[in-house]
Formats: sequence, structure tokens, C-alpha cells
Amino acid sequence: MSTGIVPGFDLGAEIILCKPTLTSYIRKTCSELPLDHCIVYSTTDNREARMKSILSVNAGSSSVKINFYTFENPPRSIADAEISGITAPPPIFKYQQGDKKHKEQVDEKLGTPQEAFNYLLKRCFETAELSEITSVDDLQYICHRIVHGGDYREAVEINDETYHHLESFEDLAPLHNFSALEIVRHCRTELPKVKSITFFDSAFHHTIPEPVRTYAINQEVAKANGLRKYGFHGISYSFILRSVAQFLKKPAEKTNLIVMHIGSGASICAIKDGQSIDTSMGLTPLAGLPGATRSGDIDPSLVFHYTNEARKLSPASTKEMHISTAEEILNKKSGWKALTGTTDFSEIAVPNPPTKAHKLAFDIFVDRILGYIGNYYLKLNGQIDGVVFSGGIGEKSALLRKTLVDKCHCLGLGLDDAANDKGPGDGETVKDLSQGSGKGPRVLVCQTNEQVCLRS
Ligand SMILES: Nc1ncnc2c1ncn2[C@@H]1O[C@H](COP(=O)(O)OP(=O)(O)O)[C@@H](O)[C@H]1O
Ligand SMILES: CC(=O)OP(=O)(O)O
Ligand SMILES: [Mg+2]
Repeated sequence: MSTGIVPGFDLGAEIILCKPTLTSYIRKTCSELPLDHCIVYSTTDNREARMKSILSVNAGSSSVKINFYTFENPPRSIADAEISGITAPPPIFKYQQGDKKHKEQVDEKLGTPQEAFNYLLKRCFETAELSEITSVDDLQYICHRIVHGGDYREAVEINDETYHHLESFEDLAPLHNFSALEIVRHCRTELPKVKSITFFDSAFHHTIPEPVRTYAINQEVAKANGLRKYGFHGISYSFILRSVAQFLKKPAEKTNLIVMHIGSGASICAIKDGQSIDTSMGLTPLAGLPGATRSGDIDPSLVFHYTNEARKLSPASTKEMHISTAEEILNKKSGWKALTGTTDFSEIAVPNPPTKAHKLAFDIFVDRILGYIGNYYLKLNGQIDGVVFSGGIGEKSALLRKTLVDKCHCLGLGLDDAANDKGPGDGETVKDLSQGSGKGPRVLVCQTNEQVCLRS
């Protein structure tokens, strides 16, 4: 923390309490000093003097992750918690605050992200160990990760207009947006005093040029229905860009990268001068690379040959969420699950795969990723600062990184095997895995964070 001296006051504390008559003088003086954190409260204002917090929510189809931050610039992380296994019970509850870690199996049925969110809030407020967060009254903002933001280029505050607009394209990412909007709906009704801000995965990709984002279909139909490439995982990509640029000591707007966000949903992005110029996901998060339960790219005609039920509504649909049988199969019943029976890539990325199907799944992933690296290397004119691995698989699978980097030898990429085997340490956001310290593109791993509620 930076500290400083306002004449007569030693600013060694994050929160300064002072007489009401002095608050405006100290606030003004603080704003003129290069201080990182400084919040000034009047001693008469006890409620205000409590540190307010920001709650950040990342609702997925099978997990809900929340983080608490202090309401200051930059926000400081207080604690995080998550419920996983919503679709594969029993649910697991975890939290972490500094060195304190806790994990338990939940006996209650938490079948929806909204139930999981309620449970998380209740537990976090009740847990004595999480003393910095005590009630919803402490919350200043709730920041929601929304995967599909349509044409929104920036985060927006939820009001009637923005909320109804988001509802209008809820069906474009039914598995992601529905869960997130359920929680937004809940916050609007149950916590009306706390402002909700929505951050979009798609916003980072608004810079993708027209020929790249346009599908070769009738443009009247395309425009009327918003049918174009949007791209996702953008909250993660902007975190990675900021972190890697800082690590390389380059301005973000001069940084060129090929970044993989490969977790249970997987995508890859070409970043030129700090802007996304292409990414593998498209109109929905189904396009591009295969994932835990997603097919990734297929010939669209396959849909009509797979089952003649394709167009019918899937039994998984509800009154609020509509999903066709084809969407259900390609999003939820494909990928690693369909090929091998497991969604856990750590069972697939092993030196001696247990079955031929596991080996095939690994080889398919390598093949598809290589195709994109080659494509993006050309689009970036060979001028790359580095190739970055992130997401659960990218951060943890030394074998996948090694296999891919060895195949990219012709692009000047090389791996330090010991650094790769070790991987990034706890709290190490970016790690260089490149061979030698010479010039040329770096091979990096970045432990990404999709809950950081900062504008890019
Ligand atoms: N050691 C490992 N090797 C390969 N894959 C791993 C390893 N550990 C975790 N994973 C994979 O990471 C994925 C989860 O990625 P993550 O980005 O954390 O989650 P999500 O995409 O659900 O947000 C899971 O599919 C899991 O199999
Ligand atoms: C966009 C997307 O696929 O998100 P996730 O990886 O969280 O499923
Ligand atoms: Mg994810």
C-alpha cells in the first residue's frame, strides 16, 4: 500500500477516520496524492465507516464461484467461495480466505445456480472465519460474469432496460446466460438496494474485424437475428493480457499474443496490439475447440444426420429456457464425455492413456489447437510476444503443453522441461516456461481469474 502525508495526518492506514468538518479537506488532498488505497470517513458516520465490499459472481452451468473484494481502487480480494457439482451431485462447498481453506460435501440439494448462489451467500455471512464480510448491507456492488453480451462493448449496470435487453438474447447461450441471469433476477428482487453490474465475456472481442466476425450467409437474415461471431472467455483474456503485458514489461496496447483458455470450455484468441483480432468460439460458445461436453466445430450438416429429433425441444428445456435436442447433444453430450466417458481431462492427458479412446481424445485436442495456432501465427504476421496457456487444462497439464510446444518448434517456440513440469506456483500469476532467456516468442502459463471485476 502506498502511504503519504496529508499535512497534519499520517496516512499509514487504509481507512482514515476523522472529524466531519475535515473529511472534504482530507479527501481532496488524498485524491491529489499518488495513493493506492485511501478511504476517508467521518467519525460520526459509523455505518459508512465499515468497509464496503464488492461481490463478484461467476455462474457456470455446473458451478457458481463468488469472490468478495473491498470497495476501493484497486479492489483487494477478501475471500472466495464456490459450489461445484451442481449437475453431478453431491455439490461441494469450498471457501478460501488467505491461508484459511475449507472444503465440504453439501447434503442439501442444490440443483440450480440460483440455489447454489443463495447457499453460498448464507454460508459466507454465517462463517465466523470470514469476518470481513458479515451481511448484505456491506455490499456496494454485485458484479456478474455474463457469457453472452450481444452488442454490448462494456460492462453495464442492470436497470429495467439493460435487464430486458439481456433477456432478449438469453437463448443465444442458453447453458451460460440462463444461469447467470437467474442470479441477476434474484438479486433484482431480493437485494434491490445493491447495484448489479454485468461484465460480458463477449465484450473483449468487439474489435474482431468484419470479415472475421461475419458468416457467409444472407446478411439481411444475419443482421436481423444477430448471427455473427461474438467470441467468449473475454474476461479471462483481458486479465491475461494485463498480467502478461506487465510480466513482459510491455504496454498492453503493444502486446501480441496467442492465448489459450482451455478448461471445461476451451477457446483460443489472437491478440494484436492488445486487441482481439480473432477467437475460436463464435455465435455461441459451442464453436471452435472441443470441450468437456462440447463438440466444438463440426460440419453443420451433421446435425441433420445425427438424429431426426434434432429440431425438437430437448427434454432439458424448461418454460424459461429453450434448448433444441441438437443443441443439447452438441453442448452437453459430446466432447471428452462422449469420446471417453469422463469430463476430467486429467484422466485423458496421461503418458499411458487407459484406453484408445482416451488417446484419441488427447490427439483430437492437440490437432484442433495446432490448427488455430498456425492460423493465428499467420494472422499476427509471425510477430508474437508469446504463446500463453491458461484455464484448468492449460495451467495444469504439463503433458499437453509439452506436446503442443514440441509441435510448434518451427515457429521458434521451445520449452524448459523442468519449468514446464513444475508449472506455476501458488500465487504465481504468470510463469515463463521458455527455453533459454534469449529473444523470440515466450511460452508462458497464466493462472487466470474470471472473477476480477475490473474494466479492461
Ligand atoms: N492436471 C490436470 N491435467 C489436465 N486437465 C486438468 C488437470 N486438472 C484439472 N484439469 C481440467 O481442467 C478443467 C477445469 O478447468 P477450469 O478452467 O478450472 O474450469 P471451468 O472451465 O469449468 O471454469 C477440467 O476439465 C479438468 O479436467
Ligand atoms: C464461454 C465458456 O465456454 O465458458 P466456460 O468455460 O465457463 O464454460
Ligand atoms: Mg470456465
